[in-house]
Amino acid sequence: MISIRGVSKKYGRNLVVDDVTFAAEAGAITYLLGPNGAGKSTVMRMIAGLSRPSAGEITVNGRPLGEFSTTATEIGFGLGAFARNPKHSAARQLRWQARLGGIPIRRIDDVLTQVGLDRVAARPTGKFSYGMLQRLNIAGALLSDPRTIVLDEPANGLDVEGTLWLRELLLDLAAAGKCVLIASHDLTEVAITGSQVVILGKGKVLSDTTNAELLAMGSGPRPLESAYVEITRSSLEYTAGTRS
Ligand SMILES: Nc1ncnc2c1ncn2[C@@H]1O[C@H](COP(=O)(O)OP(=O)(O)OP(=O)(O)O)[C@@H](O)[C@H]1O
Repeated sequence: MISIRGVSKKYGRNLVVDDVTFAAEAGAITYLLGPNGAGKSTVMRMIAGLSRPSAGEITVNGRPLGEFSTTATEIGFGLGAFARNPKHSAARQLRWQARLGGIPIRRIDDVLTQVGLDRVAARPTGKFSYGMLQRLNIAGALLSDPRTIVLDEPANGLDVEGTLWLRELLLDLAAAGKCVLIASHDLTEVAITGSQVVILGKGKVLSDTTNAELLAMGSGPRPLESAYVEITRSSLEYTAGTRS
């Protein structure tokens, strides 16, 4: 379980996360939604220990983040689909990650097979498509077989088969009792796999409901979208317009 209590983050004088409180429970898929710039990635980065909260506390399975010497075996992070070194193979990128996190090297073949990259394990990641890098990103998150999995927009770039695979994977992880937290813009995936939905806007929690409650708030042929649009309407930072 991830618990975030009263967490704020300031960059200079800019308060980008403002007194955020929510929990992601074990055995559930919690989605973190919100418009561009709402603070989702900043919250994810603080959970990963890549950035320190200016205020508040984050605990994972009851322990404050600061107590972990490494979170690698406790939480699996997939915070970005990128080639760490484009000359290195997928297997080498995961070996580096395993070594850094004290994770057994034998897990690498398992996760490469799990994400469907076993046949291209030796290929330089610089030659990977975006979807292949996304699969590698997810492989990294699964590497330690952690109780808690945190993913930033994991469905981006996946092909149709990959999207269906990811859905099954996430549902299986939750069914196995894992805590899954996902930042996303993809309401279709939220509708299919989400249990709890937290919506941020301008750094604040605008809504924290179950998927079913959010659906019930909406109307028309696309109730989830309509509920989301209503909740975030006054918190949009970037809206497309026309020049007069
Ligand atoms: N390192 C940084 N220094 C200064 N400001 C930052 C930094 N990182 C993020 N921000 C600002 O924090 C705010 C929240 O950004 P964040 O990336 O968390 O939003 P997001 O909800 O993930 O957006 P998106 O949906 O576009 O990915 C933005 O205004 C952004 O400009």
